[in-house]
Amino acid sequence: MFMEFRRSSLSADQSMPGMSTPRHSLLSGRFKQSFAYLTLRTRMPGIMQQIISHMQNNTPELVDEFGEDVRKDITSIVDAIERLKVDLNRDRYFTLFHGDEPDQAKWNAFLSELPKPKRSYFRACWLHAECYLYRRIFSFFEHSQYLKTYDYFAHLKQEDLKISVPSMKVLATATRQLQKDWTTFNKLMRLSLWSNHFEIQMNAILFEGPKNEKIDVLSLLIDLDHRILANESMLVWNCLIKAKKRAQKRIIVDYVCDNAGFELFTDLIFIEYLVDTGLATQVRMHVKAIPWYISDATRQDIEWTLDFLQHHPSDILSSLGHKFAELFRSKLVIIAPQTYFWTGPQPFFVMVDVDIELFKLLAGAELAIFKGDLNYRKLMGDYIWDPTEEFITCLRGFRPTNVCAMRTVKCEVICGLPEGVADSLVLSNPQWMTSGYYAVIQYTDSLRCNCCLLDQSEQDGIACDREKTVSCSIYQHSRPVR
Ligand SMILES: O=P(O)(O)OC[C@H]1O[C@](O)(CO)[C@@H](O)[C@@H]1O
Repeated sequence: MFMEFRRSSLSADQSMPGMSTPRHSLLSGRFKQSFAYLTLRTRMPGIMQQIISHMQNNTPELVDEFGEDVRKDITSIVDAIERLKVDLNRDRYFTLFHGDEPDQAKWNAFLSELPKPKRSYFRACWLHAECYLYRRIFSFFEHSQYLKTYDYFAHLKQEDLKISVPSMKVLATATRQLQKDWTTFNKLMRLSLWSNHFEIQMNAILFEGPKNEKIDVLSLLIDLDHRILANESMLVWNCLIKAKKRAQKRIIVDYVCDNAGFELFTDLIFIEYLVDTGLATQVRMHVKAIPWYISDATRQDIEWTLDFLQHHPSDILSSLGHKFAELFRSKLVIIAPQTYFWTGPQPFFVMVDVDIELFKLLAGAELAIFKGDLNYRKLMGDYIWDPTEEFITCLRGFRPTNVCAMRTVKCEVICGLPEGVADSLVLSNPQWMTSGYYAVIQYTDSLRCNCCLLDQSEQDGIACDREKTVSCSIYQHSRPVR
């Protein structure tokens, strides 16, 4: 049990070496030359201040909606966020959750097991500190009377979609009646990849150039290929095509979403293509259960996006909105069952222990696509691998199904690069890992159950069911048996 609001024994600035994160370490605010330090020192306090300002500026609207009493909620939320800023600034210890958060038991078990030297904001693994902050902020709302489900980031996500209308019209036009072939698949994958360039607002700019809607806007994305440092998109295509060739009845793709707004729109276009072409018989979209990392998509964001598109005055956007809505109605696309694992602090290689139901769900899919930088950090364990280390190794056995990661590079975690690439990028552009300028698309096959690892002749008579994949997966197993 932690002492609430106690300061860790040394102040943040005394305890941190002025260095970048050494190889083979967890990312952490301990390292002053890291993006983790910058985030905890300046970005997170800025985000918290933005929430405070948003609540204060929107008080009249909230009073209109909930009545005068909501002012008490706003005051106590603002006070709590102010206190959290101080705790962060002073590098205090994380504290247990005491409300009725649905994921409270799991969070508290996790926090209780952290060794004391890794339990304060700047000494902890960055992933733990950052997730804890986002989770703590939402708990202030959960404890309120009127704002229990209020999404204080919704206006940013909605604004991002609204300012992207010109780009969305161009893309909606360019993505009708597409061929089912590798070239088209690859273009749509790139579209979804580059929409992850930055969370809020900037990505749309890329597509606003062409005034003539007949221009093949998707081909413009090929110009960015030199920025994809590892590109295994062909393996992703092969994985789905092979399933199709086997005449598999169910080809499920789990799509672990990242941001709402324009990124979600491009994801929906890619997903529409997957189901329209039969490359997937169903896509399950995984979204966050609570407001997360500013722009991460929630169920409400998907619903709002469909509604926004369906009621848009532009014919092309409204008919696309109706098309998307039909995909959901017919269950070709669904929102996956809610889980708090995606808003937990854990890396994915512990999913099998922490959320076996989710692991089993993924094991029933043909492919899981993980979008964005945060998912990538969780796939990699927020760890500085050797940049040439194989993707499959860094997953540490997390291969419930065939796994694809697509992200623009926004933090110092990376793997799977050819020899020498990282070294020369450091020289040419020291900020290369945090700019979002570069990207990776990486893939590895699932870890099959033991019976699948046997020779063909030995497999006779053994029923290979997918459930078995779970019970026999060796999740710490870091090298594949192909
Ligand atoms: O939306 P994405 O791609 O997950 O990016 C969010 C990530 O980027 C950062 O802002 C920088 O790495 C982190 O805070 C976070 O992990």
